[in-house]
Amino acid sequence: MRRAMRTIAITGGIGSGKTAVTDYLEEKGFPVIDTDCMAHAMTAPGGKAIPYIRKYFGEDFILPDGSMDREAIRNVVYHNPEMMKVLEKGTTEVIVRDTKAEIERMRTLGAPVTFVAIPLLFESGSDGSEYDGVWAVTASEEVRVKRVMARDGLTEEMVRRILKKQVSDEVRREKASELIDNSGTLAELRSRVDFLLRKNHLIS
Ligand SMILES: CC(C)(COP(=O)(O)OP(=O)(O)OC[C@H]1O[C@@H](n2cnc3c(N)ncnc32)[C@H](O)[C@@H]1O)[C@@H](O)C(=O)NCCC(=O)NCCS
Ligand SMILES: Nc1ncnc2c1ncn2[C@@H]1O[C@H](COP(=O)(O)OP(=O)(O)OP(=O)(O)O)[C@@H](O)[C@H]1O
Repeated sequence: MRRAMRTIAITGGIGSGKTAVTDYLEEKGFPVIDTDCMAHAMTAPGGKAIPYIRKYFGEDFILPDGSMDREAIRNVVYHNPEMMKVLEKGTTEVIVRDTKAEIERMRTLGAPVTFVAIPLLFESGSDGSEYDGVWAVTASEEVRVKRVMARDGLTEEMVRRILKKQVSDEVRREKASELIDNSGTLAELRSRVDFLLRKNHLIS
């Protein structure tokens, strides 16, 4: 008899290292559904959220190449909670639906486990119980702010504004089934992931 597919969510705050974890899992051959990628794809040129952005935000929020102007949107939604709700209605809700469909597709393909990267799992009101496990990536705010400023060229003020919209690592620690501390080196991060894969009998 074929065993049921397990689903493991990977969550964590901005700049915690979710992508570093999922890149490593993919390198090891595990399937990963990345909701951040979905969010970026749907707001890229020709993306399925573009008509919605055009309708509810206006032409000024679309770049000449047809993609969503992320900087312009960021400057609105992180200052205006109502507009954040409007954005989320046209993006996050679609992502939640598409993620469910993608999980079902992996199930029919017979995958033993599928990892699902969901930055805003706990923020979206879920307690994670729809997944067989939730692995939360953590690192101090200071470390995360520095990493995101270096990666994206955002100001410290903007990174802290984004951080304030997310749950704290205390909440993640309480709700997750496993923690992946990423305050150290990438080698240390990988060895923690290996440990969890072994613990969950996903590698020998
Ligand atoms: C607000 C937007 C335009 C900012 O774009 P930007 O390029 O600056 O950031 P990016 O998408 O790469 O995300 C960076 C970090 O911000 C976090 N973040 C994204 N949206 C939110 C939000 N609504 N509240 C808090 N944090 C958020 C992400 O978790 C990530 O850690 C963009 O994040 C967006 O379209 N958000 C709404 C849809 C979405 O991404 N939902 C995620 C579903 S899991
Ligand atoms: N252990 C580490 N040591 C040094 N740099 C790291 C480490 N882990 C991640 N980074 C770097 O920090 C930045 C943030 O990491 P990453 O993109 O994996 O985080 P994320 O959680 O996916 O971020 P976001 O939520 O913003 O999408 C990246 O530039 C990454 O290369």
